[in-house]
Amino acid sequence: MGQIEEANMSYGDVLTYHREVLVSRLRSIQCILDNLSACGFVCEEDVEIVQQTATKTDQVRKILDLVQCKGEEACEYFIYIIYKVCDAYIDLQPWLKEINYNPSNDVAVMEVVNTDPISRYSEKLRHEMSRDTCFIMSYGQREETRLEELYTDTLMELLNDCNESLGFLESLDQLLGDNAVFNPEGETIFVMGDAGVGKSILLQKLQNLWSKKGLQTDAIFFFKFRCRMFRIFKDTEQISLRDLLFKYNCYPDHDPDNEVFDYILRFPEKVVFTFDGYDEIQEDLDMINVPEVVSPEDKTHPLQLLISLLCGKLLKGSQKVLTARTGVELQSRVIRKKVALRGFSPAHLKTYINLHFKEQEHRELVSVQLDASPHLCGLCSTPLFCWIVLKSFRHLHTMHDSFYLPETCITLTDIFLLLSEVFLSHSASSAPSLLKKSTRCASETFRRGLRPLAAFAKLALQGMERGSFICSQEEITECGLTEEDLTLGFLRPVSEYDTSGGPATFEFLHITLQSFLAAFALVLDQQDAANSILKFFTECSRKRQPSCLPFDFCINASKPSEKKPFDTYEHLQFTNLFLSGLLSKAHASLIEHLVSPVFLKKKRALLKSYLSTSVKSHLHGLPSYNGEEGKKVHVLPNFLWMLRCIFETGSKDIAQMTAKGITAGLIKLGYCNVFSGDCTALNFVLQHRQKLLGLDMDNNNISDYGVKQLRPSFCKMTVVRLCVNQLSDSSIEVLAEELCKHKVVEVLGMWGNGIGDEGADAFAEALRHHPSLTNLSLSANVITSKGGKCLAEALKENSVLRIFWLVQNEMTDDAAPHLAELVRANTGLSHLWLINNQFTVDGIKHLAEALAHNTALKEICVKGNQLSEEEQKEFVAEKRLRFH
Ligand SMILES: Nc1ncnc2c1ncn2[C@@H]1O[C@H](COP(=O)(O)OP(=O)(O)OP(=O)(O)O)[C@@H](O)[C@H]1O
Repeated sequence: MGQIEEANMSYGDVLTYHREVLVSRLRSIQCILDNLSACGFVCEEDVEIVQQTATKTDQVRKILDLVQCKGEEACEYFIYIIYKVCDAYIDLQPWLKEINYNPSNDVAVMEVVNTDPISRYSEKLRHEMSRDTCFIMSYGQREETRLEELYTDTLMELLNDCNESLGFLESLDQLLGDNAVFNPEGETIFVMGDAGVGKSILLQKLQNLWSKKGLQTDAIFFFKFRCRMFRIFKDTEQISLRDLLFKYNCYPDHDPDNEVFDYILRFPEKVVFTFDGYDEIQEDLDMINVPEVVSPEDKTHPLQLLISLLCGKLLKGSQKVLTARTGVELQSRVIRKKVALRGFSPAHLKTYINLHFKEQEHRELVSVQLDASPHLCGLCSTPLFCWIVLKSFRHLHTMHDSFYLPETCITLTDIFLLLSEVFLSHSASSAPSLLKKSTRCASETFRRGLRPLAAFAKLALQGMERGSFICSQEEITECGLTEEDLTLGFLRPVSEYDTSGGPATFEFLHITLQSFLAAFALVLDQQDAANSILKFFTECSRKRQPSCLPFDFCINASKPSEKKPFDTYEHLQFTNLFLSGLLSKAHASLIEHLVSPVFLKKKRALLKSYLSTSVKSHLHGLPSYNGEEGKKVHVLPNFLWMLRCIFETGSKDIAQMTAKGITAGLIKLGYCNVFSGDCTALNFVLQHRQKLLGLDMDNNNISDYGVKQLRPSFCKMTVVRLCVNQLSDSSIEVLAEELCKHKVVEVLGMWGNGIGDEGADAFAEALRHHPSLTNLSLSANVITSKGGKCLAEALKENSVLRIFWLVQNEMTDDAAPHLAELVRANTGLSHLWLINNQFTVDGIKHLAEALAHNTALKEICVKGNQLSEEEQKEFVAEKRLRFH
């Protein structure tokens, strides 16, 4: 027996023949009854008889008897229901295939209504998810922006378990797919990124796509959680998996037999989970004792449920996406694949600006202002900062006659001051005249808004001190905030933590805003001793100083209790950063309107002295080691925070002292999570450096904007290592110009960027007669034969270069004669690396011949090109041509 048509069986016979399969596999009886009765195949009495039958299997037997009595049409319709409502009858889908079922024309016109609890629940989830995710957070609950009107893709880099790049995701759709999975046993897709880079929005977009059936997945359930929620449970509180899913997402209606939960347990692969903000609970997780196995029926602490889900001890096979701040680590064995969010590329930024501003005039104005400031562009590559800058621009430009974005050296403090100014200008007392644009006076806006500002600041600081990001209505009132204040925009309500319909809870619009306001509170405070401004600095420095060597990621990952290569106290670090900014001289004229200048001076002096001392001791305590390029130090991530604070203070004295304090000839900032905005801070310090210095910033995210920011410092750099930093040709053009001007660089590492032929061309000219560059790496870029030819021709005339890496580019045999010419002519070159290009035996012949004329060249490595073992043998005589 097999195919219905071939066997020419009646549908009645099919049901008889397969009765056993049907009886054992058919669930969701109600949906069958609903449809049979809607089409008149069974009557009310029949339905009652079925429902009164004791067991499920007997109920199915009864239904089969009934439809078989009603004739062929009823029997086919019965099968058709199973065919149409495939989610509910998932167990019978293979059977339909086995009997090769195809609906006849007669039955295909009949309606089937899906009343199955599983499908209904899925629909309900989609409906609620769509409602919850269609808006993006905005100012003061006044204006709402639709997600689809503003969402812009960001750079999503795939990483392996040692955080090496595996390329980029082309679209969000691929996030759940199988590409770049480095650990098939792992259960969790780990998405990481800096504050405000768009992790939550990425999840929101994913959820929104799923709700509209726009995501390529056959998952029919999607549960979203914010990790922050798990902190509201008391230590002793215990809940079941069922409650976690249903109470904290949505409840299945009309499911008397618990079919939905049973289905989830049976088909976990049909479920997607998202957990946002793992960094916020990592501390709590470290403290709990994870049991080996958790049963889905048992009640336990919600954090244990979370861990069991992430590890696959519960609902193994379900898809989980977990987000966290960069540097927060998860055990490698749990991770299936890893994605690092890198923010907006220049093209994304352009798209985002266009989405933000409907008016061409605004688009152009903003673009011109951004183009003039690579530093601001660098900051705007972080979507949160970009959003604030553009929103503030729109608001302030509309309100005031002449508002332009600050041109030079805008700091993060400036950005958050702008946001606060916009919020405070919403308050009734400072409402502008509708008819006339007013002249902007920020200090006046802050002075008028001081009461609510101070109250929000107090609330933020209290939260920071408690380590809490949620505030209750009670705490809000205690800080003196009114209903009207809440509409200003600093806070937004959160609903998901409360299942009992109790009074609303709130959170700050973004955690960085809470950090900013907490810093404001420290500045405004005139009660406590002045040195209380340093409390978070002290707290951060108490944390263990971690290392940022790449290997630690892998090693630490297997030791959960020590798995923090970066601290998870970023919100405190941000508070310190904003404190430095608010106490800077640049903001004195504004802040002096709000707090006594005497106090301010005292606090500023304290901060300056603290920063000076800690920079000195940090630099002094760094382990140094001697390498080929002289004495090196590998600074710690905390150094980056110091640099950021120094830049915010704008203090030349501290910058000078820091520059002097770097005694090593080379500093390594590899894997330190440096982003483009940080390059301005680094440059601020390096400007004061008299001596030459090597800088190794491999494996960060500085992008072209960062290179532009570092431009003034290249004249002092002997080593420039910017491997794996999202650089394109425009960075190379900057570097090439600097190389021509200053002849000091000896080592240049640009491995793993997006450098193409234009970049290679620009570089070639700069290198033609360069007197000091001895080691150049352009490996793992996108240079084709055209670029290879330019480089080869120019380097013929360079007698200083010793080692040249062009591994893993896109060169073919077309480049070979030119490279051969280089080999022939340049007797200074000792190593040429051409691994993993596309040379064939013809190209390699050119190189082999040329080698015969250059006895000084030690080797050319051509492994991984397109030669068979047989073809390689042809070159066995030339020992310096290496294939292995
Ligand atoms: N892809 C995007 N398209 C448009 N706007 C975005 C995007 N990503 C982020 N934003 C803007 O930046 C804001 C902050 O983003 P989000 O909250 O997702 O950052 P995050 O990475 O989760 O930060 P944190 O780690 O601090 O929680 C968003 O509210 C939104 O305004």
